[in-house]
Amino acid sequence: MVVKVGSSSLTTHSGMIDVDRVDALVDVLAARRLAGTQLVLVSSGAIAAGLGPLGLAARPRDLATQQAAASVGQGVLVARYTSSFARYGLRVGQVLLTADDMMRRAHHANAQRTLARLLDLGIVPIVNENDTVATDEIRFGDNDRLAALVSHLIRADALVLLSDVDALYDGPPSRAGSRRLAEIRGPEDLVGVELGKNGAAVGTGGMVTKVQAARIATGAGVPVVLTAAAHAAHALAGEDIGTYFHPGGRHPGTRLLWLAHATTGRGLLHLDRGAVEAIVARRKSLLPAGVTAVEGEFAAGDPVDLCGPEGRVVARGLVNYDAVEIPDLLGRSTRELATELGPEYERELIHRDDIVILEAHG
Ligand SMILES: Nc1ncnc2c1ncn2[C@@H]1O[C@H](COP(=O)(O)OP(=O)(O)O)[C@@H](O)[C@H]1O
Ligand SMILES: N[C@@H](CCC(=O)OP(=O)(O)O)C(=O)O
Repeated sequence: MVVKVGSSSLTTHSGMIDVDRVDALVDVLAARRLAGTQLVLVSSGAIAAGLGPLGLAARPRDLATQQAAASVGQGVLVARYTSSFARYGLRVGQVLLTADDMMRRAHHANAQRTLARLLDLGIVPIVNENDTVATDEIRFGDNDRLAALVSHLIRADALVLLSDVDALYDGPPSRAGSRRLAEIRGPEDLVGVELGKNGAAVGTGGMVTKVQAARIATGAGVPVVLTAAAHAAHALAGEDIGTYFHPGGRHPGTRLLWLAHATTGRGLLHLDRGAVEAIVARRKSLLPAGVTAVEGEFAAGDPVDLCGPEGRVVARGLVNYDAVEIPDLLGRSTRELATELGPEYERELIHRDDIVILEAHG
């Protein structure tokens, strides 16, 4: 089971760890762990917990100070979890992930293997975004989505999102008359629901990112429960509390889930009509022969958008070449390139396994 807890449920208004609430959450998680459930905790709160020690009154706006606060706060946070779980004889392991780790095949496999090994060893992995190295474009931006990707990565049976609100409501919870939504079966149940920003000062995504996370997880076959951290015991016991998002049946690869939902292209490749057809309808790899132009500065391994002759983005993929190499390859067959430039130029521009079709745009 993956449990994600937000900053507002762990820290005080003055930017300190709220020891009582951390301990109360750990009481629930430890009981469940000791009863035999393997748990991964995705915990926010590094930036919020760094504010007090750095003498900052509010969440800083600039990225560098946010990263500095995260660096200070992450240590404080994990130290607290370590001693809190130790009350039950349980150990924790810190796992910091970036978007790149979810996209690049080797990192993705490493993260998967490390989490599996930690669970085998009886450790409770505590995951957060690696805030100190993540920059604007590569930030997960929100741990709700990170938790959804992790829940698919470890093939979790459930994802529990704990926040400072007890459920998803059809409008702002502070507005009189807003109703709790007990169940979400699909996108049709979200029509007309007002998804607002967060009420607290320390959280980041509000309900928007939680609903996105629920869509990613349920799309990968993982059911999601959203409720307040104070109701964690009931949620983990499977009681009818908060909002339950029913799982769908599909199990797409995690790397591609990430590529589709939580990253942006660093460049753009213009495809001719035949290449669009090959990619979208026949799910083929992209070869240089079908590309007419390249835009942007990117390196091999980066995500790039693919657009058709009308300029509409139809897919996104992880490109195998640097942007500067591509103009010389355009419109030419791989065999011709291999003969002229060497066998390493026979590789496709983007392998079919690294392409995701963007249904929303296509
Ligand atoms: N339709 C809605 N239903 C429930 N909560 C909502 C809704 N719209 C906005 N919110 C706000 O979202 C907040 C939770 O988001 P956030 O602060 O980012 O949480 P966390 O820090 O737990 O990740 C709640 O405090 C609530 O005020
Ligand atoms: N990595 C950031 C988490 C940012 C985030 O997603 O926060 P939240 O909306 O409280 O879950 C931190 O630890 O401060």
